[in-house]
Amino acid sequence: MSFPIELRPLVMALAGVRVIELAGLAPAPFCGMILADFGAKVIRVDRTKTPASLDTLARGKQSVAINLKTPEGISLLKNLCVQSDVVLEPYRKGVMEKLGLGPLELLKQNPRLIYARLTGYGQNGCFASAAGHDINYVAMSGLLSRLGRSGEKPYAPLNLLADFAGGGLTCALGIVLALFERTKSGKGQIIDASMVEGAAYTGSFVWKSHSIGLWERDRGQNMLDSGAPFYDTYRTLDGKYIAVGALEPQFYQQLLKGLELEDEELPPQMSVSDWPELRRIFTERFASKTQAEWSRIFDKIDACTTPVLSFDEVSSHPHNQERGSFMKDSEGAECPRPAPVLSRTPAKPSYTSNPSVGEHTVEVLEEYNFTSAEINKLLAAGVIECNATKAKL
Ligand SMILES: CCCCCCCCCCCC[C@H](C)C(=O)SCCNC(=O)CCNC(=O)[C@H](O)C(C)(C)COP(=O)(O)OP(=O)(O)OC[C@H]1O[C@@H](n2cnc3c(N)ncnc32)[C@H](O)[C@@H]1OP(=O)(O)O
Repeated sequence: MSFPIELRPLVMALAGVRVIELAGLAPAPFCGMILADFGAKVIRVDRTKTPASLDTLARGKQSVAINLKTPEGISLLKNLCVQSDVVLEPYRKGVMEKLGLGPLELLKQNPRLIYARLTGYGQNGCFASAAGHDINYVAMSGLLSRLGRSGEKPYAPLNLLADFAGGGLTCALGIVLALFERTKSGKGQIIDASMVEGAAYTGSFVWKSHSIGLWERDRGQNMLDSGAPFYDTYRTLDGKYIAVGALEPQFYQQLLKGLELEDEELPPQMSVSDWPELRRIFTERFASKTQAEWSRIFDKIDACTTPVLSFDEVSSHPHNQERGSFMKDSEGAECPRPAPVLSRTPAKPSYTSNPSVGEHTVEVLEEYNFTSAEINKLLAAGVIECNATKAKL
């Protein structure tokens, strides 16, 4: 049967892809959530005897609880992995090999398998086995040295750069690239996703734009790192903030227009030695009106000047509202909708609540062709846990 284009049933971009995600802290759960949002079947492997999962990025995933400190648990996980398309593991280097679940072993059994290893430091190098968190990885990437205000110590921008941009998102890109390549070669591969390298790669512009003089001065004294008064935030009369990104002369002129300042009476925009004075003038001017008053002025002109919205305000801003950029999750809490938007096969995030630990153990094992007798034996031996009933109460 053929449908007119707009009525054709939508198939999500990653429909049919099976992912085994070993439960981790933040980067791997984000990677798994992206894959699930775009249609993959993502099965999170949790520990047994865990009261609750800390995974807040679990929408659309299923949970199986397996005790990997038992030979049966290891063999069960191996079985799930080799029948899947992707394994996503977030452990310290060597943990999977110790379990006999390293990539060489699994790829031998399933040469189409894509084995993604999401770590801080990668699979080799003298830090490969060291523990760490986002701030350490951003520090090791070189980027942290560039982040922060003049005269202040380096400042990590939440745990966004390594855990999420350089970690979960970059790893998801690696997985999608490997899936795409597999359509041609029929072969899987190993992805060594280091958050240090992912963060550094995200920051390529900072390296490459040295040559155009963007980062000649110390931290916090350059055009894009809060050094320039026309690329900064300003406090308004009501204690809120405005973000100014008026770099190019034409937008800078519009900024001055909005602020009712005369260019001739000010130091030149690009006179670095005058930036403190220019900042003083802008600071004083922005402090004279509320954020809403400034927004009414700047919404109408091309000055690259916008309100700094709080989480409570973003979804009701008319622009975000028109695009539906934010959605409500299963608990009614606001969160960003998946990005980017694909015209024919957009993401469809799940609106069901996050899975509880072991909620889908039996369901998943049945799907992977385990018999009821095998499942009951594993349950009785404490190798797996099933909390499906608890989850429904
Ligand atoms: C009061 C407590 C505060 C806790 C805060 C909680 C709030 C969380 C908020 C999110 C914070 C996010 C922060 C900022 C981050 O940066 S997260 C990124 C962390 N880094 C990484 O993910 C890089 C790669 N991973 C690692 O380097 C390490 O896993 C780690 C994060 C340093 C943790 O190290 P460690 O706890 O020693 O674990 P690993 O060496 O990886 O070994 C894991 C052990 O667990 C075992 N395991 C796994 N699954 C199962 C299972 N189902 N059943 C039984 N056992 C299981 C593995 O076999 C392994 O055991 P063993 O080899 O140690 O014996």
